[in-house]
Amino acid sequence: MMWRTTTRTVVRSAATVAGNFNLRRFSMAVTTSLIPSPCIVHKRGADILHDPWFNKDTGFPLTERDRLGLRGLLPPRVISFEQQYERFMDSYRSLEKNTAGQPDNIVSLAKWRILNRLHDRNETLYYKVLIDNIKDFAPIIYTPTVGLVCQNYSGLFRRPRGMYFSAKDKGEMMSIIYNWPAPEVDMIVLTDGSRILGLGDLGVQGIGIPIGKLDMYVAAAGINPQRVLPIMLDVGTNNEKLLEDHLYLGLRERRLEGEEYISIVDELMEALHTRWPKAIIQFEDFQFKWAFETLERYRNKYCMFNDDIQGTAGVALAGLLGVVRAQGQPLSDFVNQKIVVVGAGSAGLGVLKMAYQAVSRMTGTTANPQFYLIDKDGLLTKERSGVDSAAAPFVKAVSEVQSIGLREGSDLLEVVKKVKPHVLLGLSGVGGIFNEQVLKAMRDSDSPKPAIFAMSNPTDNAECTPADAFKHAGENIVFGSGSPFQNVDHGNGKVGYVNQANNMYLFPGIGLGALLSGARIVSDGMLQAASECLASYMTDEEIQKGKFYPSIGSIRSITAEVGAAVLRAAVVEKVAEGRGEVGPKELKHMSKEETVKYVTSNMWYPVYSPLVHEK
Ligand SMILES: NC(=O)c1ccc[n+]([C@@H]2O[C@H](COP(=O)([O-])OP(=O)(O)OC[C@H]3O[C@@H](n4cnc5c(N)ncnc54)[C@H](O)[C@@H]3O)[C@@H](O)[C@H]2O)c1
Ligand SMILES: O=C(O)C[C@H](O)C(=O)O
Ligand SMILES: [Mg+2]
Repeated sequence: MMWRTTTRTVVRSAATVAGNFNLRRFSMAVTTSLIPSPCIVHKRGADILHDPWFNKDTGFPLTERDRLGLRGLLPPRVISFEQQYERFMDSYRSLEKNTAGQPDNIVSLAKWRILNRLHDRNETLYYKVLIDNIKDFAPIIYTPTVGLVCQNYSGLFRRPRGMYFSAKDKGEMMSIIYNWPAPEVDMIVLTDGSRILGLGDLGVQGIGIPIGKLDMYVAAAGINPQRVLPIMLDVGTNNEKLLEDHLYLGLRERRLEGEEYISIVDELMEALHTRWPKAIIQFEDFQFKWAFETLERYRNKYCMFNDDIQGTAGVALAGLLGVVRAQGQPLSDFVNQKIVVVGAGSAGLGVLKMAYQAVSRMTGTTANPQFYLIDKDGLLTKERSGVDSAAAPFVKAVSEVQSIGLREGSDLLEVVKKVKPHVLLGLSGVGGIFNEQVLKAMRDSDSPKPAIFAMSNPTDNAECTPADAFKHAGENIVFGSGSPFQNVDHGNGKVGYVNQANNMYLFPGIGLGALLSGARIVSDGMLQAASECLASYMTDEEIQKGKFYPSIGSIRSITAEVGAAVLRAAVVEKVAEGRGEVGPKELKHMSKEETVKYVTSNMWYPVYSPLVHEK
């Protein structure tokens, strides 16, 4: 698929704004970087029909049928893109009708199948359908259904998507990487399948997550789908059920550990960087012990980030700042918020790290905010032995918790009762852990608008449902969940609003901003800029209604803003090397508005491109 932005559009958008950089050079540069090569497909006949990148099905115009050897291979009538779209949506609606009343899992998987079949046939139409119906389809291609798909992957597998590297490929990854058919890759999402959502170790079946994340990259950030690459690094699994399943598609061996593990990730990273030095690599759903270690190991060497640690942190911080605004307080009041974080893993610690950084910026000191951390063994204090170094900065002194009647290991209910937090934030992966008693205890929160974030995925792993949260904690709470839920009708004419507190609001913009800036690395400043951008996106009126995140329908527009903020931060932090002919100097001279336009104009949009030169 070719980039579709036209020269005219870009020149106009660049020319409408004053800037002291060379507008002509900028517009030329944008144009050339958008059209990598004349889009003349080398394949012919049935090979084109079987290639979802180029296939237009019945939409092939007669000239293309003629010149690409397609005559006789398609029914004679040419159907427009719009008609194809309508036809697909009609079959989707029929499927919805025909499966009405069946169990949710069956319906969701049926919807996933019909979408996946379209993807495997015709990517352009697939992304058109996805982008235009993102609210309805995100829950199918992303959380929660993607979790179900991963759990059933070996049975659902029809065609491979992305690349699979295994422990058996050691020493050969540098040559295997050249088996990928696309010459250019912009975005890579990599997993080892060891912590898929809250579902645990799913081994090779975890490939569904990079696929879903990259679908969101195409939908939200307008990354060209021919330039994305989902990767599964299969280093075995410790999931007994999968090890015993003779139909399991991954290595039926226990996970590699220690040096053996890290050397294989090193090799893959080197191979990726060698072939695509400017690609952005997103680490996704790695178990705790490797998530932090790989982040520290690679973050200053490659342009990579860990979405669960860093993307989640930015989204959560934006929500936490929204909570302060909802209370009618200035943002500086964030330092006085009492926050209980349940889950001391990649995500929980990422959130705390960013929240501490925000407090330090606000107070100008190494502050000791009232943030409490709970893991499976209860409240974490300095008395706990074997605390991971990533958690150590956030554990409380015993004397401090004793002063409010708590101790090392106090349970969640006790902590909520004694702390009376403004915010209760779950990233534990444990469904229902915010039970009736815990939620009722939130009624005594010191906040006029207590906040409950049940951020674990997928749906069954959420710490509580919004219905229970509003019922037990009160209608005045504000609520966010990682997976989508319906708003709650209180039955008195009022509705409890459900935010989707999910890293999907940031990772596409982080990746896009890093890509277009040609960033060497993803710096803390770029991540902070992303979070601040998301936090300031919502109006006071929306915040007062308990809305902290944009609706998913506007995910492209928020992603453009976030991408621009990230790009500008990369320039300020001097890590931007530019992309194509738009060098760091041109980037530096773009105003804020120009940057947003530049980012937007670089987004891919699904339309059929000509596959032959027009005469
Ligand atoms: N909404 C989002 O954007 C988002 C982003 C990242 C992760 N998540 C979700 O967060 C969850 C955790 O992810 P992670 O990467 O941090 O996992 P992790 O395995 O690194 O950490 C899980 C943590 O939960 C703790 N825990 C387990 N049982 C507990 C219990 N009964 N009480 C209190 N704590 C308990 C563990 O001790 C551990 O500290 C997953 O369900 C994931 O889907 C959501
Ligand atoms: O995948 C998601 O929906 C969010 C997050 O990355 C997670 O691991 O749960
Ligand atoms: Mg994740």
